[in-house]
Order: sequence, then C-alpha cells, then structure tokens
Amino acid sequence: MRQDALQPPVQKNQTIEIEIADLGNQGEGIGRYEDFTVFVEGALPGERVRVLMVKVKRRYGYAKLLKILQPSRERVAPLCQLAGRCGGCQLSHLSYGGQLRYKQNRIAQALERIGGLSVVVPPVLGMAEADRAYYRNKAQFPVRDGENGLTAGFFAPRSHRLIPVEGCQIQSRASHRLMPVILNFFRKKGIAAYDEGRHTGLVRHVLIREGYATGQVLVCVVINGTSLPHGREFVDLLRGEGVQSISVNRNRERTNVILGPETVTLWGNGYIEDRIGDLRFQISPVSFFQVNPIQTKVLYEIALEMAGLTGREIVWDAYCGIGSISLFLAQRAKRVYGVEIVPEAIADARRNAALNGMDNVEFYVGKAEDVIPEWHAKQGVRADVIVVDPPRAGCDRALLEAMVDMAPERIVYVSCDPGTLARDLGILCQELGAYRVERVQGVDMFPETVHVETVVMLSHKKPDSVINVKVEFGEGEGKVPLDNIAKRAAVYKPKERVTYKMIKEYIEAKYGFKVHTAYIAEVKRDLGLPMYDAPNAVEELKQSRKHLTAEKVEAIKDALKHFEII
Ligand SMILES: C[S@@+](CC[C@H](N)C(=O)[O-])C[C@H]1O[C@@H](n2cnc3c(N)ncnc32)[C@H](O)[C@@H]1O
Repeated sequence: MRQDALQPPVQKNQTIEIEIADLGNQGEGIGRYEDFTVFVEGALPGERVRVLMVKVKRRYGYAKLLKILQPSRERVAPLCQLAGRCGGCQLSHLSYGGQLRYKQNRIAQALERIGGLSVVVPPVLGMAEADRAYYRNKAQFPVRDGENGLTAGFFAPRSHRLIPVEGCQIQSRASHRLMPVILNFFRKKGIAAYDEGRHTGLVRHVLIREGYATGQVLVCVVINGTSLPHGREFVDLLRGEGVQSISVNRNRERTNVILGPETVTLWGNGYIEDRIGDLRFQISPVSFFQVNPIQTKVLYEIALEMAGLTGREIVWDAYCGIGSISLFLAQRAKRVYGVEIVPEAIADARRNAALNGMDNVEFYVGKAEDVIPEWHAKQGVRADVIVVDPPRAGCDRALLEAMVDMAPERIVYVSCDPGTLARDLGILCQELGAYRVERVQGVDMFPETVHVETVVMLSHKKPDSVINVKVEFGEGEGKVPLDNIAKRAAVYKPKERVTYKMIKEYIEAKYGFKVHTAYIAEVKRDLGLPMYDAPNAVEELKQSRKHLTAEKVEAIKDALKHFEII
C-alpha cells in the first residue's frame, strides 16, 4: 500500500507496464498499477501491455496503448481499416465469441451490481458470420469540411473530429453505394458542409435507410436551412440510383441532436417499406426502427414468447416507435395499446396497423410516463402484460410506479442499456418489491460494438399463501399500540432516491450557480461512488466543457453530504 493514499503512484506521460484484467463498459481494457486503476483503449483482458499515462486522477487514470507485450488469445485482426480510429466499433479487435461473452458478463454484472439481482444470464444470441458484415439498415453520416473538401464520416472517439468513412464494415451496402454519389453532387454544386463552431454551412448529416427484405432505400439530408439548392436535380440523380424516398430535415439549432423538427418530402411517399416476419412496416425518416433487421426478428420473437399471450390479454406497449412490437403482440393478444413520443412514428404505427389488417391496436402520442398513468388513473384501464422498450436512459420513475399500480401479470422489458435496465429492475423488484425476474436473454443487435440488447421477463409477485390474523390496535394486554406502529413505519420507510436533478436544485438554491450532470458524475467517480444513476454522463462528458472549478467540486460534495450519499 502506498504511504500517501492521496498521491497517485504514476504521473502523466509516464510509461508503465500492466496486466489487463477486465473490459469496461466502453470496451476499454482495465488494469491495476499498485492500487491505481488504469483504463487502456484497445487492450484486452489477459494481455500484458506497455502504456503511456495520458490523464491521471486521484484513483484512476487513462493510458495510451504503446505495445502489446503478451497478446490475448481472443485478439483478432479487425476486418475494418478504420478500427480504433472512428469510435464506432469498440470491440472489433476481440473475437466474436469473446464479444458475446463480454456482453453476457456485462448484463450479469449490471443486474447484480446495480440492480442487486442475482440472476442466471444465458449466452447472448449472436449472428451467423455470413450475416455480420454490413448488418445495419440505417446510416447517419455527419458531413463536414475535411482536408479534401466536403467529407462524410464518423466522429473520432470523444471528439467531433471527422474520420472519413470509406469501406465501413457494418453500414448497409446501399450507404456505401450512395454516399460517394451524394457527396460528389454537393461538391459539384458548391453546397457547403455544416460548420459546428460557426453554425454556418448547410449540410449537417446524410441519413440512409435500407429495407432489408424489400431493398427499398430512403435518403434524408439534414440541413441547417430551409431548402436544398438544386433539389430537383438531386431528386433526379437519386431516382436514377433507385432511391424510393428523398427528403430534407430542417435542423437549425446549435445542437448535437441529429434531427430537427421538420421533415419535407422531396420525392416519394415519405417512407420506405420493410418486413419483419410476416408483418409489413412503413418507416419514415425520423421514426425509430431497429437497426439490425436479422436480429430484430430474434428479439421480437423472444419478447412475444415472454409475453405469454393466449389471445385474451390487454397489452400496453410503451415506447412503441412505429408499432413494430405492438403488431407482433397484437397477433396473439385481445387488444394492444401503443404509446410513443414522436408523432411521425405514431402516424407510421397507425398506417402499419391498417397495412397489416389489424384492428385490435390503438396508438397514442405522448410520453409513456404521462399517458399510461393517466389512462390508468382516470379511465381505469388495466393491463395483463406491459412491454417497455425505452431509449438508453431507461424508464421514467413515474412509469415504473404506474406499472406497479396497474399490477400486470407480466412485464417484458426490452433494453439497449444494461445499466439503466438494472436500475429499473432494481426499482421494480427490490425497492418496490412487486416483481421478480423470471428470465433474461441478451440478443446481439450490434456486433463489433459494446452495445447489447436485453429482454427480461418479470412476473408479478403474489403471496404464496394467505393466513388470517386477528389484531386489535390500542392500549392494553394483547393489543398492538398505535405509536409503535408509527415508529416501526419510520424505521422501515424507504430512503428517498436522490436524483441528479435534486442535487442540481440543491446547489442552485444554496450557491446560486448551476452544475452540469457530467460534473456531478465526475465528482462521484472521483469519490469512488457508483455511477449507474447517471446514464447520460459518459455521453455528456464527451462534449466540450469548461474546467470543473474547485468551487463547484465543493458545492457538489456539500450536496452529496446533504443527501447522505457521502
Ligand atoms: C428503443 S426505441 C423502441 C421502439 C420500438 N419498440 C421498436 O422496437 O422499434 C424507443 C422509442 O421510445 C421513444 N420515446 C423516447 N422517450 C419516450 C417517452 N418518454 N415516452 C414514449 N416514447 C418515448 C423513442 O422515440 C423511440 O421510438
């Protein structure tokens, strides 16, 4: 043990040799140097590596991989020439079997460490080798000015530096074919790429979506303006390339969010069609649709199986997108209600229900956490099964509480983030104690990357048996005093969950300044506190921001003390 526990045993720019023991949530190797944790991008468990320390904090640091002294048996040569540079495929140097084991382990660890749930997690369902190349049906390329003029690509890890992408192994074949054609057109017509710093220029992103079963292709250009110059010629060009739907999306905000609020169709119906199993789906540019069509079928079939439908059930599908899971469920349920925040997706969902001749589904636009509790409280609607498929941030607490109130027999939780999944299952199963986990299944929707989809089946906890106990309250022999009950209730009262919002509000009220979630997360991390309740912190830390001042650190620590977190 070091003499001065506050002094890290390494310094910035120092070269050290370490053994890698684990892989972090971003696919980075994790090793120890004395009792100091070192994160090394590109290193694998079982490897001995020489690294250069690039950032040193009190208890942990980040290092650059200089040399692999002893490679792991799981190390493979990445198929993609951009591996390690573009920030997209964090695991392309790990064998596919190794990737699946990493994902299985990630789910199990999150459930145990964050959710407090000890559950058997079976192997993740992977893809056949022949299907893995070019598996994505949607590409969203940022467009910026590069060394050779207007360029499309992907951002390097934790930056907005564009790495030109030619020959990406996971994007669709249609995007490989069309991007050079589209970029050439913009260059020839002198159409400017977007400049983030100055908020000038026109083309921000190009989105290309391809129907896996139909081969139909949609192109949507996201612009910092109202219209695309030479739009007619652009349409003619892409129609000549066999594109079915061409649109522009207007995004004039200074934001990292890709899509803006308005989409204008330049040509076609404004959507493409695809199929999953026997069902047909129309998909517009701004609607969510799962990106891996082969694995989507696997995922939905598992969700359907877990829902255990017999044809008599009322089902709610929260976060329903274009209604794809809803329609899968409606094939075997009495009635399905879908809720989704994006109006265009609900328009797609309604069209999709009609397209498939299904009249036992209804769709509502709104936040799941508003719509479902309101329908339950005001209209008294009930549910036999609730399916949730939230974005990475997981379910809103109000929705979790409403589900417990509605007490469906089963909840099927589809998740793309093991951390927030575990947090929400912890609330449903441990904190509110209303459900138990029956089955967990990971599905590899995102080969080569750290991401994994998980489906969980929860069943309602029912008492095993009932005994009748006669109790008299009040003073006197054989009676239970009322004040004792109040005291016991105070002892067992669950602690209020402290949210980042509460910490921010406390600091603003007491110190008069705002602090970013990422700052709170950084201080928590420095203090060695768990980070699971800051699902967006990692993303937020990627954005450029000012230095975290000592004043803010003290204010955050004060708030953490106030809420008894430290
Ligand atoms: C992971 S997608 C799932 C979509 C769909 N279940 C599927 O498999 O295609 C999450 C969806 O939730 C929607 N969404 C995000 N926040 C929401 C909220 N608070 N209430 C309802 N829907 C929301 C998004 O627009 C997106 O369509």
